[in-house]
Amino acid sequence: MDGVRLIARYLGPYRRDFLLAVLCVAVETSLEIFIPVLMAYVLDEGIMAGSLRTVLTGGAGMLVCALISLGLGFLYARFSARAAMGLGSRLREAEYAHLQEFSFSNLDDFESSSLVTRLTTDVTVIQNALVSGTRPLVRGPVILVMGLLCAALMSAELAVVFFAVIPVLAVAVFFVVRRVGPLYRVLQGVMDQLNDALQEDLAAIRVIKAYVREGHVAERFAGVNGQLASTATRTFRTAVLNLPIFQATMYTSCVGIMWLGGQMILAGTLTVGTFTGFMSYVLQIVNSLMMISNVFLLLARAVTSVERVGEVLDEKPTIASPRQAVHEVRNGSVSFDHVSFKYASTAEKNVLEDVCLDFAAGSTIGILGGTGSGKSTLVQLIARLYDASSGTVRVGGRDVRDYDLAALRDAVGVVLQKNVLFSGTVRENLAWGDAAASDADMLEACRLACADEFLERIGGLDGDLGQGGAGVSGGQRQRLCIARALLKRPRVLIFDDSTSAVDMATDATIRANLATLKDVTKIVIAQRVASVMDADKIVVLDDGRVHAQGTHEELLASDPIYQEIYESQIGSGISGEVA
Ligand SMILES: Nc1ncnc2c1ncn2[C@@H]1O[C@H](COP(=O)(O)OP(=O)(O)OP(=O)(O)O)[C@@H](O)[C@H]1O
Repeated sequence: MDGVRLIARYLGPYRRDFLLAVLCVAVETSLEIFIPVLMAYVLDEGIMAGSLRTVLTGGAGMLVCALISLGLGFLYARFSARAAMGLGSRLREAEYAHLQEFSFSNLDDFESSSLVTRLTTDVTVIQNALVSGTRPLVRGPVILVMGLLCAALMSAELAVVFFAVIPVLAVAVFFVVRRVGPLYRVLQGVMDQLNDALQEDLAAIRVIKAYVREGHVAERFAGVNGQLASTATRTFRTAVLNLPIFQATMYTSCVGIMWLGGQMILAGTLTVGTFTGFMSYVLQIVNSLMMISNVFLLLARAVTSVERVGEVLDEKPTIASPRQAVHEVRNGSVSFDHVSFKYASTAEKNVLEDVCLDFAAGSTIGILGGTGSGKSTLVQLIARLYDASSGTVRVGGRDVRDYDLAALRDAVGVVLQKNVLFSGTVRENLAWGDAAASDADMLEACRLACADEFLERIGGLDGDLGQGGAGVSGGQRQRLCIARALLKRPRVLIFDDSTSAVDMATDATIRANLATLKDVTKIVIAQRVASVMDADKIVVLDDGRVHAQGTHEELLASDPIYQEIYESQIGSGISGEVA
């Protein structure tokens, strides 16, 4: 029922086309039903009675019915195609728009490959069901009811055969559909896995080649592909079972009716014309039953897809702007007040535990800690990419949950660990930071991020970055991402290991340039102590807790973890990574 409501809702302006399509089929079908009546009339009153006039008028009537049916068939194709394609487009648009509202934790709930299938294959299944299903869905029941009615009017005794056969068919269809419905869900799930493997392999094609792992990934792909083939075979093997069941039933009822009809003609209780007309109904009724069963199978698959699309559309964004949102972030101060966090509510252990921190506006903060200590998680709470599980994160003295999301994220620039550039020119990519930025603004941001050094080499602001920014090196990509974040002119700038691929000298220049942005709070996650040594405050995280905080000198004097990191990197003269 929810599925029907969803389809009705997203048909929107195409509801009219859909209803017209239904009307066309209903009228077309009724005319077809009327043709055997005319046929019986032509045979009995025309041919048998030797009246040419009756043959001609009856024949003309049949021709008119057939021509109108043909016209309605064309109109149906037009209306149903428009409704189905419109529905598909609106569903994809709605899913896509809703996806943009997803928070990081919503995205954690869905595999991206599954989202791709839900936006493409599932929508296509629904479209196909509408185009190919509406006609038989309307025709089947109309032909069945009217055919049974006309057949019973022609000969009640002969029609009895149907009343014996229909319940048998209904039970058979019920069992086939009940078995096949869940199989379709499994099938779509395996389709997700295939997409997943394909996407990952294509995204990592360079790594695969570098590690000469083509054989390994081909084997993995073959495994998923084989699973898809076997699941599809199992599903469709069950689905086609209804065909032999129907044929057996159809031929049995035909034989029964011929035997009964023959007896009645011999006994003089039935005319040949009536019997011929009746046989047309037999074929129509059996065809209608076949149509209905096929529609059930088609719908069983479409229902699965509607449910999967519905799951995306019904997913509540876990993070949204409050009603009376604050639009202005007063300054770049950041504080964590007894903040704890875990990614899944069911997880046993918190990723961040009772974190209390205060960063003054305009200060430079360094964050150090071992792999998995919670550094990225901590900074993601500032831009509300995730919400704290308990405690309060404040920016500019206000709870981040009070702000309008767009205003908060404009004020908090994050250069994520996994930097992403898009296909297009440098200018188009930088415009993500500020769509209204002038060339001079962009060049200044590039200068601060030390991206000016290579800008000319890649064709200046008009240089094309290639697909997904593949045309620049790792270090160049990081610098362009920093320039992009700078263009937002945020109050808080977060660098999550954003200069890891940049050489030490350039890293130092970028830091010196950023230090000139006096009213911007700079939070730098780094693996290199050298990158944070000059910070106003350095926070050392250990297993999700604040282990220590202070200036370089304070920590070097008092904190064993900091001393160890410093010793391993600077003391020994190596610029290695945090253990
Ligand atoms: N999306 C996620 N879902 C579930 N767990 C996650 C997710 N992201 C990170 N974690 C877990 O949270 C913990 C902290 O991860 P986080 O990325 O914050 O560490 P980090 O200190 O930034 O590490 P690194 O220096 O390697 O980047 C890790 O144990 C990690 O496995």
